[in-house]
Amino acid sequence: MQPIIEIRGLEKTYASGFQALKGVDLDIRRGEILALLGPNGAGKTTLISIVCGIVRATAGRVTVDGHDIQRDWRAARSLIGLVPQELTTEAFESVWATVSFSRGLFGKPPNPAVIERILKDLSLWDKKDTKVMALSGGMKRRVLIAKALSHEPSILFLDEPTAGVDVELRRGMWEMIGRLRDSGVTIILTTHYIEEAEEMADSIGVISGGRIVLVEEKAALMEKLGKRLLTLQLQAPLDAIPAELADYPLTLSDNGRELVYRFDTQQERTGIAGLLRKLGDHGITYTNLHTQESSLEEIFVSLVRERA
Ligand SMILES: Nc1ncnc2c1ncn2[C@@H]1O[C@H](COP(=O)(O)OP(=O)(O)OP(=O)(O)O)[C@@H](O)[C@H]1O
Repeated sequence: MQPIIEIRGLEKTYASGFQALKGVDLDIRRGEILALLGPNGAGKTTLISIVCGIVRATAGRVTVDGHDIQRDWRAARSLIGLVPQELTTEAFESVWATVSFSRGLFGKPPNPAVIERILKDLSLWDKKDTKVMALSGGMKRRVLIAKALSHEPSILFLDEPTAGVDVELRRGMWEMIGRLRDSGVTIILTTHYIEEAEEMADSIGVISGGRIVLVEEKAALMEKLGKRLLTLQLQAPLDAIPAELADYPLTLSDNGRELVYRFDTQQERTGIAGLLRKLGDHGITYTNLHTQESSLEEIFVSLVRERA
């Protein structure tokens, strides 16, 4: 199936001379949740802003469901909803008015039934007559999402949707975003919370220094780059790792009681059997052993560090 968004050779140099994007190629599949991860200043917001028509690219090409974002910007833009990072809303308007107005901006005829459904989905229905300024931060954020959905886009961009949102509300937002995806909306979100990407995303894109470092299905990424740790609780503490075991990537805990072996999940032969045999040969006995997989966070940190 043709990707819903195709990005080719995208570059952006700001007026200051700073090159924020250095040739980005990215395909976004229809109906998926793609999480864009990257350190501060990596270019996430710049990338989103270009696709949404807010910032102009210096070079490259973007199509949204086949529509070129420059030549055919109106059609491209009408397919997209954007939830920006900053909380900016018309404070003096009611929730109903501000969301209805957003729909009108896209030239769509009024449709109270659509607005009602969106507000109900976002648990804002009982606040429909409340002025936006009287809402809590979390509710204001949901109003922004309602505005972005008001013209029934098939693609939703969320720039750090849960920044500064408490843990409980964050869970609620994740569920809501999951429901949106189930209804067929393609979702691209940026986040600093790796846990958020781990929980929700179908694919993970990592951007660093204006370049896409990697895009991969989450499950494949965890499988491919994940490392496993085997921890052995030693019967008697060691002062140092014996020289005969120097070939193995082992670390010894400070108290000498834990020996940790790191291995790739990809490798067919993990070498564990050999290691355990060698330990036995050297009279090193253990009382317990367990394995543990690395989290997406560890994978991400090592990726960004590697390419820095
Ligand atoms: N209007 C601008 N003029 C000059 N430089 C800019 C402008 N906007 C962004 N930049 C620079 O471009 C780089 C990328 O910024 P961008 O906001 O895209 O990063 P980001 O990945 O979204 O970061 P964050 O996670 O902090 O939101 C940064 O170094 C930023 O300072």
